Amino acid sequence: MQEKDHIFAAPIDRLGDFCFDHKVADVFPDMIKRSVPGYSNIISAIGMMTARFAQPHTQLYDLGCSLGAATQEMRRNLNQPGCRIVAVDNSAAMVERARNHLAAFRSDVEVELLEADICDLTIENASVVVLNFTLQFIDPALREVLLGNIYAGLKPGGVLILSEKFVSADDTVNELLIDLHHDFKRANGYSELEISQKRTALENVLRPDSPEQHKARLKRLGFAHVDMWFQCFNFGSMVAVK
Ligand SMILES: Nc1ncnc2c1ncn2[C@@H]1O[C@H](C[S@+](CC[C@H]([NH3+])C(=O)[O-])CC(=O)[O-])[C@@H](O)[C@H]1O
Ligand SMILES: O=C(O)C(=O)Cc1ccccc1
Repeated sequence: MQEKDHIFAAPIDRLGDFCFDHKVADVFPDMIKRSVPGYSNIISAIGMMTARFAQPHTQLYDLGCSLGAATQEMRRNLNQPGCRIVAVDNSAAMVERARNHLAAFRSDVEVELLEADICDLTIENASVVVLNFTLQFIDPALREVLLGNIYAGLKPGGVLILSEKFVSADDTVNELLIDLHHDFKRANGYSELEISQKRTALENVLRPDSPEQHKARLKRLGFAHVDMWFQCFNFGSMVAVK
């Protein structure tokens, strides 16, 4: 049964930083669907890009996999021999539930599910790497090194799909996009209190970059082709090909 997200519904006295504990893991499908505009379209497109970019006898990575939604879509669309998927998350609660979730589907594709920090991971022989709303939670000082490791582990022609919450470089547009995102949350049944408490809890934890910062960094690291392929309000997804 799918549980509904009420995590921030009642007033919280000492509101701490947002973390991916068992309470969040239990309601995660509902939380992400009601909080991230375009999430299900992005998951579908990850499957479509897997079909196009997977190379035979390579690895596909889902970094910050949560319950494995992107992993499942990659697995369903994989059409090359000798591939395996490496799905990684550093939340024990997420990995435990991802294991059950992925076991519910029948598939011939091998999935290695790891409880680990993606900053400590060696990426090798990769044709597809997915960072679906994960880089935004990584310490900004470590982002370039992580993306450099991904670039080094990708084969020529390999792809990175990078989905993120963005900050706009234009203050007025930035405010507009944040307001529109809050409208989206209201329309999905979140109260003012839920919206404001979660916003506070995320402040020190989710630090968004601008699309321009992302593009410049990916280009600097050597990616040959970089662009946004989807954006809705302050959420979107970029594609970077080696
Ligand atoms: N250093 C880290 N190492 C490993 N995992 C991490 C790290 N930091 C955060 N995470 C993990 O990154 C995930 C981010 S959620 C991804 C959704 C998923 N991709 C989806 O397609 O459904 C996005 C969101 O909640 O907005 C969480 O599961 C964290 O535990
Ligand atoms: O809810 C938000 O404001 C977000 O930015 C998206 C999100 C979704 C799930 C966990 C953390 C953040």
